[in-house]
Amino acid sequence: MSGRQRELNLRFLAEPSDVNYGGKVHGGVVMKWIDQAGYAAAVGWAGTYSVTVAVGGIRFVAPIRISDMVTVHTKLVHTGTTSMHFAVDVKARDPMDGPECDRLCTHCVIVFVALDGVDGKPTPVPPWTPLTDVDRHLGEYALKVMDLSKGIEATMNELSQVAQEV
Ligand SMILES: CC(=O)SCCNC(=O)CCNC(=O)[C@H](O)C(C)(C)COP(=O)(O)OP(=O)(O)OC[C@H]1O[C@@H](n2cnc3c(N)ncnc32)[C@H](O)[C@@H]1OP(=O)(O)O
Repeated sequence: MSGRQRELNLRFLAEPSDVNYGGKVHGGVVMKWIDQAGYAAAVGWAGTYSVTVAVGGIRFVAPIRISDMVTVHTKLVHTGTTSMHFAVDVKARDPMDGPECDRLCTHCVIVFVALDGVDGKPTPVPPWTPLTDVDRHLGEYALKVMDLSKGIEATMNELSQVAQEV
């Protein structure tokens, strides 16, 4: 049973255990939060277990401080046959301040594939149909980001083949 919802917010406080050597939240921790929020959004949309297949266009725009209130916002921007593409924004602010003080800290596109079981095969997802120009633009952006990372993957494969031949 799908709890179909296009947008999702995961909100929590950055903890001291999330800190890096410079006193800010680790990039890897931010990526874990993105994966967790993406997972909740994907299984909610698909109604089945889903796995991360790719992350693209990740940009760490501003640091997150310990004790900041963090919001990981996911928005479904494209569905393929079995894939779901989400635009993700991570924002943070001092919890004593209002929402207008939220700073954009990280953004990316993350893609999940729905499976027909935990060790299963890719399975179709309910389609998302863009209704506005902004939605269409977001979907095209997500596909462009993924095409770029697939291009990098193909180049890396070619290079490793060349390296094996020499
Ligand atoms: C819950 C978690 O966080 S899981 C932890 C991390 N993730 C994992 O362990 C997943 C490991 N990967 C896998 O198991 C496999 O690669 C799978 C199941 C995701 C996909 O298997 P594949 O054999 O590639 O399946 P297939 O070729 O049918 O592709 C499935 C979908 O993935 C999409 N896909 C595949 N590679 C990419 C890529 N590099 N970028 C974006 N989408 C991709 C395909 O376009 C397809 O989407 P569509 O059906 O909407 O057209």
